[in-house]
Amino acid sequence: MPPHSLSDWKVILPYWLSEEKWRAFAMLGGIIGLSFLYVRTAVWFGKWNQSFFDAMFAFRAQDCLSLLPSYLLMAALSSAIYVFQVYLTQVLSMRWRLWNTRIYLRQYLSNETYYRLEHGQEQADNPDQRIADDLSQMTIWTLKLGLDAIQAVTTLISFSIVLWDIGGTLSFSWHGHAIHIPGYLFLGTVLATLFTSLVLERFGGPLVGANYRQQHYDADLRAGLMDVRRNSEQIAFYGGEEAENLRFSRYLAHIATNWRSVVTYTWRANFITNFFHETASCLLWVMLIPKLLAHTLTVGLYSRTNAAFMQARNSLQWFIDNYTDLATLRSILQRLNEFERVVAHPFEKGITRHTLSSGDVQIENLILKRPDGSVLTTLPNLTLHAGERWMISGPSGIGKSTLLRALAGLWGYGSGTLSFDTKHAMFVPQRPYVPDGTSLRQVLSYPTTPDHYDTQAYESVLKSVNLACYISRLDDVADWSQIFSPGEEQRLAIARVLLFRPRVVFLDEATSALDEENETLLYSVLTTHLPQATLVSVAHHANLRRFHQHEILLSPKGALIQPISETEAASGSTTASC
Ligand SMILES: Nc1ncnc2c1ncn2[C@@H]1O[C@H](COP(=O)(O)OP(=O)(O)OP(=O)(O)O)[C@@H](O)[C@H]1O
Repeated sequence: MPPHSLSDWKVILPYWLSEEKWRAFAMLGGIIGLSFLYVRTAVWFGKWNQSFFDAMFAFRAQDCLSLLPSYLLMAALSSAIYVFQVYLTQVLSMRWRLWNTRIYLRQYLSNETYYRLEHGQEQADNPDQRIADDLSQMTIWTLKLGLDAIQAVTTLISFSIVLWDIGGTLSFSWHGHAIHIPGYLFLGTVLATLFTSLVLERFGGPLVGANYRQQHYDADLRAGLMDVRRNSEQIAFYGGEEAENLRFSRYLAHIATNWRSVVTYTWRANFITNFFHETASCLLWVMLIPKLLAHTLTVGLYSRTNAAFMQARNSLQWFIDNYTDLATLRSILQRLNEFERVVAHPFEKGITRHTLSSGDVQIENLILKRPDGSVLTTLPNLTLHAGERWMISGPSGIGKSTLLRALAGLWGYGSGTLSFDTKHAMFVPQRPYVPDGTSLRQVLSYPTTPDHYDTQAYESVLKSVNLACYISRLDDVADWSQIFSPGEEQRLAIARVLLFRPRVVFLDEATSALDEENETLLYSVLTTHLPQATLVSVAHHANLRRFHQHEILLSPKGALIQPISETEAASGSTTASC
């Protein structure tokens, strides 16, 4: 957890400086205006109380009855003000949340941030929770607590004047000195509240850190459950229930251990808050003794003083009452701040990429390193000419996938330059991405939109990779990742390549889930449909060598560049089924 600092609060600012700021300030102004009006009605209620109780205890029944309509009117007015204020607050909160979420999503889904957050050196746990929950909580709590604070200040000012007026000056002599304390009722209330606030911060302070950790552990539990949902089949095949139970026991143990700290600090804070609440009335009674002795305290005056004291005390103890909520908000702000810090952290850019306008791929002075700086492998200066087919091989863990990540701009550890037509290149990973809850057209056209290609094109590519049986389901919306087998997913990924028709295709064990026959089919389709494309494959299977003309054999000592003999390079077509 980052150290708590004032800078945590800066995540609140951007919306109030954005293009929406004038509308936001207008709404905030409206809410604050309504809050002033609401306090004003409370002052009227106070005055009404004094008139009513003085009339009541003077047995002036007619006066009491005549005061009732004005009470009803004030009640209706104050309710209307309150309802409208809540409505405006909800609208502002939602607008703020939407604005913030859009910004966060844009940051998250650009420059491969979503990838870096999972695989980079600097990581922020559970970004989903930060974007979906923390942002919403931040706007709700900031507005609630901020507006309550403003209302508390307004109330305090209004009723401090009343308390100051009614309280008058306390005069007494001490060691022969005449002491006069003007507005003593007000001063007594302020001092008692300040003292309690200091005690509270001293004993309840660690609640912020404990809340921060609690959110982190809760999010881990949720992410773990999502993991099980996503990998249910794998877990079931392994019979991994026990292992999963053990994992969740650990999450629960974290939650339970931290929860004890939360409870300890919460009860401390609550005890202090409650003690202050309960003893505040005694404080008023003690402070009113001089008035009682001077016979200047009427029932009506007591009622008004009590109401004003309660209002002033309530507003002064805003910090005390909202301490635990403030602690929650502070921990949410810390989580958002940490997210922003990690997102803004510069991406390692030792390896640079340039765009070419031809189908060539140029590799210059390339050294691939691990994040800790140790060298994985090196490559000589090399040009893969347009239309050539290259195979990357080497022992497991040598850096084959890392080379493709560097080509895709996802790996910056190392040095050197990679150049190719980045706009017309396509990367095919081992596990293709199959978005759920979409039509098959959308799955196939990903990452473009379905209207990018006509129906004929979809049908044709499905036939080519032998998924013709899905043609009738092009417009079905389904969780396709649950429907396709891993081999079908890989065939679908090749169908995507055929649709997109890239100039350069990078395949990272893209046919590993298929049997030899089907693997051969996909490579045959690729080479016959895209004869001009430059093909770079990471592949283990020897039967794929014949589809390539050159090999880059990676080893710890460097890369060996060698041709693949003519006799190996032959293609054949075969069949596959859905
Ligand atoms: N995010 C990362 N942080 C630290 N090390 C990493 C990271 N990603 C990969 N590595 C390391 O880099 C090395 C190369 O990994 P890579 O996936 O490129 O190997 P590979 O040659 O493709 O292996 P395989 O043939 O088994 O797929 C491995 O030792 C791996 O542990």
